[in-house]
Amino acid sequence: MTQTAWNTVKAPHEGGSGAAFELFFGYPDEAAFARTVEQLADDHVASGIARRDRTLWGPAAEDESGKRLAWVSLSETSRPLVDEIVTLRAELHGKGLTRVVLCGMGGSSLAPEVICGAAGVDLDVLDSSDPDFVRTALESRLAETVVVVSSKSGGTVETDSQRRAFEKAFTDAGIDPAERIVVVTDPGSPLEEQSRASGYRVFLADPEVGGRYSALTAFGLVPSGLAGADIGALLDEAEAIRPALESDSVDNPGLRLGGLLGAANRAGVDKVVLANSGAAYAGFGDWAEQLIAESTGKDGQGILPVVVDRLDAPNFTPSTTDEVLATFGPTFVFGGDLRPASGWGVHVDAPLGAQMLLWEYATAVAGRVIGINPFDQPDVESAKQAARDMLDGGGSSPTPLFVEGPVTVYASSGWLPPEVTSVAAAVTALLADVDSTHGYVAVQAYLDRHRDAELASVRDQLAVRTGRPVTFGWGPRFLHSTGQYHKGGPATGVYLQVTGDPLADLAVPDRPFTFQEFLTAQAVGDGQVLADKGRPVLRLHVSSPADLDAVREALG
Ligand SMILES: O=P(O)(O)OC[C@H]1O[C@H](O)[C@H](O)[C@@H](O)[C@@H]1O
Repeated sequence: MTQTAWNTVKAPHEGGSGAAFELFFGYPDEAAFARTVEQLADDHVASGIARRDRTLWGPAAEDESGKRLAWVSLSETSRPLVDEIVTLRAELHGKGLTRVVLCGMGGSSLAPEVICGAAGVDLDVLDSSDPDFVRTALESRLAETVVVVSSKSGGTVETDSQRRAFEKAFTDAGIDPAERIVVVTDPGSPLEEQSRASGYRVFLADPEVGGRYSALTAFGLVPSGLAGADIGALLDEAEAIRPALESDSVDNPGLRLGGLLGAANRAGVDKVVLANSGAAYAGFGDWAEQLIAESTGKDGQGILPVVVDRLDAPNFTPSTTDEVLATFGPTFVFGGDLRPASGWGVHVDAPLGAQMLLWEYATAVAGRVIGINPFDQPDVESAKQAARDMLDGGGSSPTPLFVEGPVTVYASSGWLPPEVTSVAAAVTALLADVDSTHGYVAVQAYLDRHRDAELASVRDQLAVRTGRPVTFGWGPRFLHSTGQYHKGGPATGVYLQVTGDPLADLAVPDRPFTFQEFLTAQAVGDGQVLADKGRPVLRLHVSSPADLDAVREALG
């Protein structure tokens, strides 16, 4: 096992001060790490990010970075929102509206999910086009429900479909949607226009912040504040770490974390396994996953986040030599038997607002070290286009290879031997394609992530079976997160899609497709884009949610 040197940088935890943070860095090659961080400090990268210097990622990135850096000062600029949101919450509570549903994808829902989880307040996140999932959200406590519809672009089809479904449900129940729908969007988006015409309450976000950096904008704050999280404290936590993040010093935690991820990546360690070590904000891994995957996974390069649910989950313990191990939370766990096999590791303990700003800085810094533009997502659109083509009847419907019991099997061409006629053998053939030094498996389940939650245990099963990094994403949620990396990052993955017939389909009001048709188009469309890029794709389709056991058995 590679020897790891550990070193720390910290502002002490004193009486719960928002400024507190503590980071441990582990690296096998101290000289390479130190050189990277010194160079970043010498190049004034930290102060450059703080003053929104668009040139830090090279000329090709300047157009995008020039309009994507306002996140650096949100702890200050978002402050006026706090009172407005708190007042609206009181108003809604006064009317008995105590359940908050959030319709939104990717950067428009992942931050509020973590913030509310950390605060212990309820927020129903609807980030799916699965008809059973949508129906459940529509049918629970409608009389007490306020719906936040969040979309930066205002054009995301999932969010638009969810909005339509809620408008219909309210109208059918004799409720005026204008009393229940709150919108968060960018100025001038089609959603702003429609919402104003419908009389909805609209919060406009800062358009110079990209979706995955928008945790501390109206996108993070409106749903979280309406649900009851202390959003003022969140901004305080971010504000307290700002001076450290803006200093051109080798002790800057953002330069060190970003430098570590970048230096490891340049040394061929291109995955980061994220685990909670006792933090109250359990969903942080999913938020950081989008930030890192969409920011770095492009041009055939990038860092693949692998989110695990416990410290003894395979991929974390034991780990592989192409993984950085990262923990967030109060407990430092490395040492003894628990060491990164690659030698690269990091532990970050800080309050949630500080963690968020720190990882945003670090991701932008890692982008510079790796040599990519951390603010665009060039491959996300291809899957959306393929789904639109399918819905318009322009995409070809795939032909199944064979059916075994409740499972219908589809595969992209060129990798599955023709003699394979069982689900288990098809899975074995897919896994045989995983490269033993850099390969990974991505499981992508287009199902109801609450009802079918147990399926996520196949991540561990496959990690044990292959000894390789395994990610698990719920479709279409992951399309707005790791989807960019899978299509734009290194071609080292194999892809296992799981789809299924719903208990009942649901119409998308005033659109020519149903939720299930849309979900299927998304799975088939993304599978097609992956296949066109030469990635092996296997799709297992079950005829009912009750038959998912057959899939779990085949993967075990
Ligand atoms: O907020 P929206 O415009 O609806 O976008 C939601 C998501 O859409 C795309 O998938 C982008 O790649 C994500 O970065 C974004 O968070």
